[in-house]
Amino acid sequence: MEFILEDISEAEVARRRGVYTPLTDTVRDLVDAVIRTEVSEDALDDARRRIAEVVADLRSKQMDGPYGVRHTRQNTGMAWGNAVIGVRNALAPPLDVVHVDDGVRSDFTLGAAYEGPPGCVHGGVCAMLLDHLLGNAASTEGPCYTGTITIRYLRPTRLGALSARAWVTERTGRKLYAKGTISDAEGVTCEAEGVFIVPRSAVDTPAVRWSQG
Ligand SMILES: CCCCCCCCCCCCCCCC(=O)SCCNC(=O)CCNC(=O)[C@H](O)C(C)(C)COP(=O)(O)OP(=O)(O)OC[C@H]1O[C@@H](n2cnc3c(N)ncnc32)[C@H](O)[C@@H]1OP(=O)(O)O
Repeated sequence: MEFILEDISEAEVARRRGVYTPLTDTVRDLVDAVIRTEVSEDALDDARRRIAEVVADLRSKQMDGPYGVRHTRQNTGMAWGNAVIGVRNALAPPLDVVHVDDGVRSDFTLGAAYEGPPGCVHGGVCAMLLDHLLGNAASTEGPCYTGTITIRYLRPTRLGALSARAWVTERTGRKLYAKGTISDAEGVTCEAEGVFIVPRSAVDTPAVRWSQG
């Protein structure tokens, strides 16, 4: 597992983000539209044909494997394929992670694509978002990996506007303990705690401002 250096300026990162974000947003909109559309079956077939043409265009030139986790010389993270924050990943909500005094936080909206129980967020999605946020809070001095995470679902998390936060509670050598929550307007819906480990092999990897993903 290697992090990839993208030898480009911060201005170029911003320019590329500006190019990909609208494309990814449109694909995300497509996913929501496919879930919720009620058009005729003929219209569906026509849509499928046109989407397949676009897919073929995009595949006419593409990288061999996944995007990878890239960073610039200034250590700005470009985890653009990431399942939670990826600028090029329409499956990511995406979370915009902000560093605050005691850790990280994020405000986001989850729509139809994240449904589990009726009208509510899939528990695995809550776990994924919390895993990322706790890991991000723990990664201030270098990348760390989830060792163990536990989620407690206090009540259903309704689809819609949500916020989440995470913070480190303790550090012992390469192990960082973190906690976090997801909340709706009425308060906390689920909480997590976990241990995140700076792997032996990554001790020398520079800290990257992952939240800029
Ligand atoms: C991160 C990459 C994506 C980046 C994306 C970009 C965005 C970046 C934002 C950052 C946010 C990331 C947030 C997402 C984070 C994931 O999703 S990471 C993916 C899920 N996790 C994994 O795949 C980890 C797989 N496991 C491993 O690679 C290795 O087992 C580990 C966890 C790195 C540990 O390996 P190691 O460095 O050889 O550790 P080792 O020396 O055996 O043990 C060190 C200590 O940790 C303890 N420990 C070891 N394993 C565990 C465990 N599973 N549970 C509890 N304790 C453990 C040991 O008991 C030991 O404790 P002490 O004896 O010192 O008290």
